[in-house]
Amino acid sequence: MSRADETGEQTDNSESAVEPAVAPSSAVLGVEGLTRTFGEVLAVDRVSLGVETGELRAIIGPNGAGKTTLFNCIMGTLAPTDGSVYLNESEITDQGEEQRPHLGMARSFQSNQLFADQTVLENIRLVVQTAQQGAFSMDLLRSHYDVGRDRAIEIADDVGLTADLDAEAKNLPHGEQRRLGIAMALATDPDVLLLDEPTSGMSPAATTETASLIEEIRDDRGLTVVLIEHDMDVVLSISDRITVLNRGEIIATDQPAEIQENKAVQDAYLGGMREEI
Ligand SMILES: Nc1ncnc2c1ncn2[C@@H]1O[C@H](COP(=O)(O)OP(=O)(O)OP(=O)(O)O)[C@@H](O)[C@H]1O
Repeated sequence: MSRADETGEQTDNSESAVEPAVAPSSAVLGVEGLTRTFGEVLAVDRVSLGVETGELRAIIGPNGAGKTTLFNCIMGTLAPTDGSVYLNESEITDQGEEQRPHLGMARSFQSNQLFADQTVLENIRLVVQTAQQGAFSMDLLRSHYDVGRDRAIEIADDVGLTADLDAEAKNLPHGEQRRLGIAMALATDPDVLLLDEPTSGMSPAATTETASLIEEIRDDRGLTVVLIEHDMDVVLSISDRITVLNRGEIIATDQPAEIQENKAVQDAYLGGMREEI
């Protein structure tokens, strides 16, 4: 199948939603005609998008719009029913989820994926070591404590966890556990970082801190970040572009100010609110 045509990204046909032309070579992550069904349910419907190197892209949409399903198909957690995923211009659709970190794609580790009884430093170090050695083995937990240690300390510093290096993961507050999850994703040295609701369950202060952290990570590393996020203040403040899904389809991809003004987006959210009432 051909490489995703970035100018063909699905957008609302009206008003401001037309995405500027992007040279295909500048897209680090490409999705082309991606569809996923669950029985009769069409969760993601022919979605195409191209995320540029260094871009911070948010994917938003009302409940049930297909965000998580799209994310899971990009990350390889779910196989698409149809369509393709490209990373650095190579098709990776058929590569398993466990392969993606080696190819340059990482997803933030969830709380239940942390090594609860290990320290912050050890959690990050284990991922650094695994990334360097190619595979996880229980031996990692028993020996080689110095492998990747310096790199892990640097990453902990990048995400503001230096003071917690010796704390056991299970004893960290929720916000710090999410940071540790981001740190562990960074430990694979990705080109593209996927974040699934990075501020969910956080206090307003922790939400603001996490939003700043995501921006800093992008700025410092030139990393490409794709996130699903429900907090609109976060989305509007940190995104370069926002892709809006509704009923499995992209209805707009544009810069934050234009998305706020977009009639199709307003209608999609109002429709969702009406259904909730
Ligand atoms: N494993 C599954 N089996 C059956 N249907 C599913 C499954 N996962 C998702 N769906 C359906 O696919 C559609 C899209 O769901 P998805 O979770 O991707 O949406 P979302 O935008 O992430 O929603 P939310 O914001 O509520 O998390 C919904 O109709 C959902 O019920």
